[in-house]
Amino acid sequence: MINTLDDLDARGTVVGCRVDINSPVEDGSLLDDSRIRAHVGTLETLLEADARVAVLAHQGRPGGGDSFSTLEPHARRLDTLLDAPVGYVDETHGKSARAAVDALDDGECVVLENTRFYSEEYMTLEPDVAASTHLVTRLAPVFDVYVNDAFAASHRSQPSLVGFPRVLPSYAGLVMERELEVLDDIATTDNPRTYVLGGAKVSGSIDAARDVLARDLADTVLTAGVVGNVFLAAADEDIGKASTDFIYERGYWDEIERAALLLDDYGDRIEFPSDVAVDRDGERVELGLDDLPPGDDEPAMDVGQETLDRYETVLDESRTVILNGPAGVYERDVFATGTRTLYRAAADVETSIVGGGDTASAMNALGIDGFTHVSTGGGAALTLLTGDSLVAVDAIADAPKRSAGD
Ligand SMILES: Nc1ncnc2c1ncn2[C@@H]1O[C@H](COP(=O)(O)OP(=O)(O)O)[C@@H](O)[C@H]1O
Ligand SMILES: O=C(OP(=O)(O)O)[C@H](O)COP(=O)(O)O
Repeated sequence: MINTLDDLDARGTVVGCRVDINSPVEDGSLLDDSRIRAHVGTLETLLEADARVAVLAHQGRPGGGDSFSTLEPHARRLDTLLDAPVGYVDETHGKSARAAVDALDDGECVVLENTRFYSEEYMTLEPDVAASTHLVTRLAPVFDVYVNDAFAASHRSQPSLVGFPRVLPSYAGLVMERELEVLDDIATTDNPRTYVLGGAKVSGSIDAARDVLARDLADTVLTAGVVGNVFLAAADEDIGKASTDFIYERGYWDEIERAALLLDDYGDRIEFPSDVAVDRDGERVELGLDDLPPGDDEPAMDVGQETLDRYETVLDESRTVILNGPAGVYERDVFATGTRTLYRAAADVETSIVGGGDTASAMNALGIDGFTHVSTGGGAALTLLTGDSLVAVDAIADAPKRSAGD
């Protein structure tokens, strides 16, 4: 059992509230605000209880291009979504950040700068070490309690997620509470159970696939997106120079070998694309396996129709589907076909659980709904659905309790 907001008397309390508002960003603009809206309930609950709230969050990954950016647009967006005034400070734990927290009145909120602008936050650290980072040692003294609502990042053992609970009374926010409630029950859903693994986080998807196959949680794993391309390469198909370079540039080269080992062990339960849609001078051109490789500058940006027909048949027969990641570059209309088709088929399954930042953006962009549960987290949901616990949730459970006089 972990403490939740029901256990917190927040009036006049300075709350460090970790949220996950990591969103698609291009040229400094937010492309989707669903993750920001997801935390409105938790923040409103705290602010209406007259807490003083300092919001902590990350955005993107170092080296991750446009998406590794400031939280200023997020703060502006939050200001329009919340009744209370929302400030922003362009530091995370420096003097001006701490002064901004100290200056809060009851019922006011400030967004601190992207936690990953500081290298410590992008390391995987044991909770005790995380508690000794600059972020935690500087901010913990200005917080009274810590609330973690960042379910989508709760598989990361990073300072803002596991460090504060070593030193502060800690609580799960409403998003965290709801996600744990729904996802903890997955092993009890009906078979056949299908996992659809798309998107670009290849390493996490391969880990998840191995786990769910080994534990018989998955009857079938359908692969798509970059994950599907890696499995195609693992099956010795020549996906062409452009897609191969992409995998190499992302640092996923070793994943081809890991995918091949997975195919050796569980090939009868893993499906990979039998055709792909490549970008030929901006046009969608579908190529079967016999037509591979594509031209040197023709990346595989989506799965093809034959693959979609096969995958739809599997989904039609499934009673539970767990889906993470788009099937292709859904941001471009011509390559959104795979994502649209698979998401629609998944939404028709008796129990459908989907998760991931881009997955939610794709659903919104393509106007698809009707899922049993839309998780705010991709990797976190997959971690939980493999039966593993989440480090940041374990940290809340182990946190010191607040004494009556505090
Ligand atoms: N074939 C592909 N080639 C390049 N990028 C792809 C391909 N398929 C999907 N993507 C990209 O994957 C990204 C989403 O992946 P990911 O972050 O893993 O999803 P989520 O956030 O839902 O977990 C999107 O930006 C999408 O354009
Ligand atoms: O977007 C996120 O994960 P997700 O895409 O797996 O849902 C979270 O914000 C965690 O980000 P990270 O995977 O860079 O640690």
